[in-house]
Amino acid sequence: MLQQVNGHSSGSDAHGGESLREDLQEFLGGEAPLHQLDDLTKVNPVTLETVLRCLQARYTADTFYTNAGCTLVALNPFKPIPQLYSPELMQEYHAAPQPQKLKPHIFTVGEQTYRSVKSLIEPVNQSVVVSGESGAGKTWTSRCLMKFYAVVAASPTSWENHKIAERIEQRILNSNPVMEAFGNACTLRNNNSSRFGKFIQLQLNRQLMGSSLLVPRAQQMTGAAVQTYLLEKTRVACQASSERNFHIFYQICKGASADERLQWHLPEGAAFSWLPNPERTLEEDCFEVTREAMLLLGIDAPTQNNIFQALAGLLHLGNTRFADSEDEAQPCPLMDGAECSVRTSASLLRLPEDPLLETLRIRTIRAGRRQQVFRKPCSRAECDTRRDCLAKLVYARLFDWLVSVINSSICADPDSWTTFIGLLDVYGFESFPTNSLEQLCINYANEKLQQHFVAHYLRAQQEEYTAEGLEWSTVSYQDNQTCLDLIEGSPISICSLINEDPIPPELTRLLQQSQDPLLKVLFPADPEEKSQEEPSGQSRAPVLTVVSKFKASLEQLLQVLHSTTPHYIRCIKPNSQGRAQMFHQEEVLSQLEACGLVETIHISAAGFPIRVSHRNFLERYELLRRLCPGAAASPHGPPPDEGRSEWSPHSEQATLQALLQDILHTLPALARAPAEATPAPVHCGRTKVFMTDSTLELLERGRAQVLEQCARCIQGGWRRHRGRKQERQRRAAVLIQAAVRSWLTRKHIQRLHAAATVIKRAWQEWRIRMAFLASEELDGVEEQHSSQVTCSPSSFPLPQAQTRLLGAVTRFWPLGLVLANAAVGACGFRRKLVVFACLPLPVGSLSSYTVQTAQEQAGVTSIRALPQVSRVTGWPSCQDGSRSLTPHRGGQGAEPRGHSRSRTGAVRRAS
Ligand SMILES: Nc1ncnc2c1ncn2[C@@H]1O[C@H](COP(=O)(O)OP(=O)(O)OP(=O)(O)O)[C@@H](O)[C@H]1O
Repeated sequence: MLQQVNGHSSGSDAHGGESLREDLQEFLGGEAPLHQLDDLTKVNPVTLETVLRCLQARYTADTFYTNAGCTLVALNPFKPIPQLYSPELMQEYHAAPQPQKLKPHIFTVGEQTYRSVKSLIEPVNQSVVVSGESGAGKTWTSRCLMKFYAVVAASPTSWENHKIAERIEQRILNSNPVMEAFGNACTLRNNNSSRFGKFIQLQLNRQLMGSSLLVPRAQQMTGAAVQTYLLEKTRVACQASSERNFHIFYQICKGASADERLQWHLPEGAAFSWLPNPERTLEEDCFEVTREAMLLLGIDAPTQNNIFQALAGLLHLGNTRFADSEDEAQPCPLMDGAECSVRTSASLLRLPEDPLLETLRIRTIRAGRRQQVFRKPCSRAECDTRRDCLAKLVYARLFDWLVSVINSSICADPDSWTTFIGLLDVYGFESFPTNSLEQLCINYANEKLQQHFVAHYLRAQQEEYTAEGLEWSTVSYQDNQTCLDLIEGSPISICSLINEDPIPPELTRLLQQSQDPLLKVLFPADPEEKSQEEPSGQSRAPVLTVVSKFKASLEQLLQVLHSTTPHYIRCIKPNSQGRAQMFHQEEVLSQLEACGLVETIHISAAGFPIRVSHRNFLERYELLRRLCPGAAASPHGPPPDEGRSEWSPHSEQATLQALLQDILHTLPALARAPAEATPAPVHCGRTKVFMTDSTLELLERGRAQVLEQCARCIQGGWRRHRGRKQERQRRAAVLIQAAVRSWLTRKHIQRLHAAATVIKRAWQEWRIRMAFLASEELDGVEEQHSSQVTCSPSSFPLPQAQTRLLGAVTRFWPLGLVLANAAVGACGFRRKLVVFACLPLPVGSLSSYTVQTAQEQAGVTSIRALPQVSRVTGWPSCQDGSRSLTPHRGGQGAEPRGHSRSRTGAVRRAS
């Protein structure tokens, strides 16, 4: 059976969810299917209850993402759903023409930020603020978004660039396991709770895909930078019951090899007071994954070894226990077995043992004008605090150093990127039975972010509507400014009243004495620091407390957020047990109230999320006036230009309004469905046009339509121009060809004429000569004949054929000679036929003649057609052979060189 997950079908079995779904439908009593509402602004009426029921219906239907106006609500499924985050789905959202039309998803937010950063002519940095309480799914969401950007922001330009981008993306993804190992811990609310806040800046470059501005730009991830906020370092030395220390401590204790255990003094099964609940094994206890990721980030094996050795030193330091001192003037003694721990710790941290003990147990006080030094033994509680402080100091510096190493590995050259997408993942609201300063800071950060949301979205939007003259009934919302004033206000606030016990300077000095290469890097001997810590006169530098540092970093973060276009993802935790298919209404309700979701939906539902200045609106949509036949030619003219002095503010405003109205009047024409033809929610304010997503979509559709028409028009014009040009070229070519051909023909004909003239002349000469020769020969024959007739007329009667042959020979034999000797033409029997045709011989007597041509006689051009009188006519053969009818051999006999006459009238010529 097909199952729907977040509206996406999956092939898995859906039996589990089926009964719950039926229950819910029964409960809803035939109301509209709430789980089908992708946007909470469509819930009617928008109340906490209806919103809650809609979210519950969707959760039961395995639909975990829902739009709430400008915010995406993400319900934690608490179960793995691989198909919901598959690369194929990422590509689907990336390739969609309108991703907001697809099912709500974090990929929609990812794609929208990616497109906004990419497509605008003036790049605007984007930020995604992921908020929610601990365990709601913020880190998961940020991680998925990073993977999404890694997939979609791969460079298509070249193979090399692609490889570089892939390497950087891999490093960015590799930073997650390292930061989670050192910065996450198992808490009551979340097995993998981030104990620090982070803002990841994904740096993108901008590459034009073509020379034209219209060609989409490629946006390639060139690097990233991580900014962390307030690591909960207290956890190093103090963990609530049922909670754990940072994952990395468990990883080294469980994953170290035998050699490493020996080197780090971590025997199997050793108990450490700072390592509670070691028997609990989590999937986060994966030492190898952390090591691998560190290696890929450039932290080599010896450095890693150094880090883990220092961490082991901290664990041994935690086992250093002090007893109460009987004499206040004496330092607190160590408890049994603690000496060994101190020694091991000192050796692992490569600190001198005695100064370590002394620093932990004796406070140095400087007082008086001369800064006299007093040494005062600490109480047992103070000793514990100093020990914890030392560990926290080392761990916090180590964490900061790791972040700086990660940054140096993934951060791009400032010149190589132009825009960024920021991902903010900060710890959610926390309230424990006993809260420390860190909980105050965490909740302070959340209040600050909520205030940013209120300021950016709720207040600013409503104030803008009023200023722009829109008819708007103000929605009341919960403004947390008073809460913030209480924490950070001046002159009196919680921050100003907290006088936190700053880090004792002797601890830092002690750590500066370490011979450990890592600690030397973490605690360099800084003369400036020294002079600050030991001021000689009155001018003391203001002491930087944890709260003041945190406040400053928060201010900086908010400045960055203000300079970007923010997008909000609210993660909601459906139950505190972390179980799938369980929706606790009470718990969800309190989260919805805390983030002011209902107010957000109210404003989003009634408001105009899209605001565009008049000028930008005109620049982008003025072409839509082409769709209105009358408007394009209206007298409003072009939009006002700042440089033109003749425009008065009034006329400019009037013209602008008229132009805007022209454009807005095209909207009904753009609607495809009748439902779209209803008046579009759009309003012209004093300086901006306000509209909804659907109106923007209509306008964009119209713009695309007009651009397409323009493109077609340009294409048509270009094709016509090209056709005309090709036709001209074709005609020119034909003309040239005709001229050349006629010239060649003329030449050829001239040559033929010349040749014909030559032939004609030669032929005439030759004919005359032959006629002369023939007449001579015939004269001779006639003489013979008359003499033969005279001798024996009865014995040799001259047959009719003979008479015809003689006539033919006389008239046509020259032609026969020419044809038979032609270089090309008839040969063999056909040649004979030609000769016979030229010498019209009797057809029935072909075999009575022998035709001999020059080709048959080397070197002689002649033809002989000798009547075989003896066989055909019964003439007696001549005795001397001079009248023989057998073929004549060229060169035979005693004929003279050159022309000679034969007795048959044929001519032969020596070649
Ligand atoms: N989309 C999700 N799909 C599946 N499981 C999820 C999803 N989101 C969160 N989870 C589960 O919820 C747990 C808590 O999520 P996550 O660590 O992201 O919470 P968080 O809000 O970052 O908490 P914290 O503020 O304590 O760091 C995760 O370990 C994971 O098991």
